[in-house]
Amino acid sequence: MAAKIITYEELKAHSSKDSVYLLLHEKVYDVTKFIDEHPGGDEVILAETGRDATEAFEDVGHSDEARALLGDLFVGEFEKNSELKTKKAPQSSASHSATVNTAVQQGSNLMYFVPLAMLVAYFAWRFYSNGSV
Ligand code: HEM
Repeated sequence: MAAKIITYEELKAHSSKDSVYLLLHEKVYDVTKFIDEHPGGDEVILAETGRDATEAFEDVGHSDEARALLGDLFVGEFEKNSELKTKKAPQSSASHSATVNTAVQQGSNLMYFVPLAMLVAYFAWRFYSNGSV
């Protein structure tokens, strides 16, 4: 079954202690019941509502146990084209950076290839000029 799609409006609508949604890694979690049990307190979570909480969540370096809790809290996928841009770059700029990366990669290959080719050419020249003298 396809996951429910949560819009930015829906995410924002769940920003009070009565109902709290968190956006992490483009997925939305209902943390309403969990918030009182959170070892880091409720304030830090409430401060991350209505926005992408991924960075704050990752900065803490949450344990695997903490990540495992997310499974039960999952509500749905965050709408890709929603007003709020999540950390992950949108499709177009992702492929743009892939192109840039490839170009950089090719550039660094060239960096090795050119001096190597010159070295080979030098030795070839040495070899042939010695032979002819
Ligand atoms: C649904 C989302 C979250 C879950 C399931 C969760 C779960 C946990 C758990 C289990 C711990 C105990 C340490 C560990 O196992 O890593 C913890 C600690 C902590 N969490 Fe979260 N957390 C969530 C979101 C957040 C967010 C958005 C923040 C914002 C900054 C945050 C801040 C902290 C802090 C500061 C601690 C350290 C508390 C301490 O050791 O004094 N957490 N969290």
